Amino acid sequence: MADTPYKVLLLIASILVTLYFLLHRWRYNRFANIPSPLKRNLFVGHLGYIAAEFKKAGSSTIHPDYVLENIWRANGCPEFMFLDTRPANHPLALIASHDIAEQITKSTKQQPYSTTKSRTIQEGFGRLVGKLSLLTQEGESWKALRKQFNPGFAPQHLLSLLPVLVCKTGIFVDKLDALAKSGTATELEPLCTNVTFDIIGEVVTDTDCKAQDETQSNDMVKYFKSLVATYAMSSGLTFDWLNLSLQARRYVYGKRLDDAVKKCVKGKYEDMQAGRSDKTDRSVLALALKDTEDLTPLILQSITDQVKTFMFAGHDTTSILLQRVFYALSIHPACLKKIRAEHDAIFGDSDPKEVILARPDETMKALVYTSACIKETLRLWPPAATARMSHNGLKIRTSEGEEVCLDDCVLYLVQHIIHRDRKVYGETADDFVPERWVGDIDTSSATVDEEGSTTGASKIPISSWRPFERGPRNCIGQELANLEARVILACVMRRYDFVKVGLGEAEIDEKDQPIVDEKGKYRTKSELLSTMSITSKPIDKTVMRIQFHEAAT
Ligand code: HEM
Repeated sequence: MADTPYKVLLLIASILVTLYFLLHRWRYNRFANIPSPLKRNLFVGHLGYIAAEFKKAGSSTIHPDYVLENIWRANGCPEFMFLDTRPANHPLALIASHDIAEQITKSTKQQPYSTTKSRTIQEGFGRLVGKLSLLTQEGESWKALRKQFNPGFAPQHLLSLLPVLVCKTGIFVDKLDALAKSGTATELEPLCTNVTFDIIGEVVTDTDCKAQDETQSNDMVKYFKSLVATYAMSSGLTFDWLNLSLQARRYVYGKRLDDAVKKCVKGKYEDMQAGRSDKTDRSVLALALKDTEDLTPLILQSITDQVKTFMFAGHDTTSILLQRVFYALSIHPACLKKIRAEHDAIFGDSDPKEVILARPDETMKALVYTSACIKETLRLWPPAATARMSHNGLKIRTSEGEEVCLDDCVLYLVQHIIHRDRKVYGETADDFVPERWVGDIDTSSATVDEEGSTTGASKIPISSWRPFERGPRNCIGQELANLEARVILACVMRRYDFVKVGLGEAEIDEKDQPIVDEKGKYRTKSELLSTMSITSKPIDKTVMRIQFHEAAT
């Protein structure tokens, strides 16, 4: 009996030693092959460095890209960097070189459809896009889906959508007119999100979602907005899965969204079965339902997930692009002058909407400087990114010829860093210089050299500009986004002056004029940083005052 306490102590000690041994192995052995300049803590890995950087930045709402960039810089800007973010998340390999990014996204013998997507996409915003989403499907089932939807994004078909784009832009312009008359500063985000939602609603479901008329907008718009709002400030590095109330809200809004989209899918299916729909309809929904005899629960769910994916991917990112380009042009007076001169030359005194409808192809091609502004905006403020994860021995090769296996890590291709690489973009890497793209405004991945060599007048390696990502899993909607942005800029830039208010506002001199710095940019009181809400969004929703441009009135 006297031995019992010792036995208990011995048992506790051996349990503790075993636990320590297991923890040690879990933390230090599994990814020991990947070099890392940072010391790992047994319990929290590298999370301490990340927390410290957020603290230094003085804000928990800034996009984690800024924090990762600071850690990466402090450690000598390596081509890739390992961060052990367990137990908050899967370990992370931060990819900072365009060359390594290309190795991950290109098609190989082993992975013909490129490296598989990271499971963090489904864990992160699976409720928004659904489990069967094109965004996360793999192998032959992904290929079949992509093939099904490609006709909806063919260049000639996209041009046939111009009347819809022009009509929705007309409503957007009416809204901006009202704001210009009122003189009140406003968040541009809802306006840009509503116009891009209206456009994608037509492209995907061939119906008017009325997102720009808040009193009449349909249930899909309402529930998308409620659900997206629950992702504000979810950085992917936080413990969201422990927040039960957040998870409950996501479940409820996710279910309502799913029901609203299913209703829309069933309506279209009935129309098609009854021969009430247009045979030339190439909306995403019509393409998905083509040849569907029996709308089984599984087929209904799959189509619902594709509709949700296209609706979300197709409006959120383009809205960010618009906000960023309006802001960039508002603080770069020389670029604003050039884009207006281009619009003067193309449209003269005519209404751009009429010219676009009368000569669609020719007008879109003529908007060269406008396209360069779009391309430069996407370089400096890429709205989206990709995260991959390999499980079958993927090895990356560094510029020094070293091969490293990155299996089971989230491979995060940090466009924010890749797009500002000084070796590629030189001294002006952080500056807004659309001129670097004139002569090479192509944003289509279909026409680019797979080896990532230089093309066009810019002589910039093709793989160094990847806002739509590259390889087989690149963005299917990139040309639609580009078309939307061109139409909207053509209708808006000569009509208004956008003036930033609050974050990122220009400094004013004693004569009430913005102060111009040595690079020709307005000096600003602060930087308009981004936050993470699934995608990378301006932190203040882009508060601006809109004024009629004098020359236009
Ligand atoms: C500025 C606008 C846009 C940006 C920056 C953007 C960015 C991206 C990126 C980076 C990916 C790759 C994601 C990954 O590899 O995980 C992607 C995929 C995708 N995008 Fe976009 N996108 C934009 C507009 C659009 C539009 C307008 C649509 C809808 C028509 C769309 C639909 C999709 C879809 C369905 C995928 C998945 C493709 C696949 O896996 O086959 N995107 N996008």
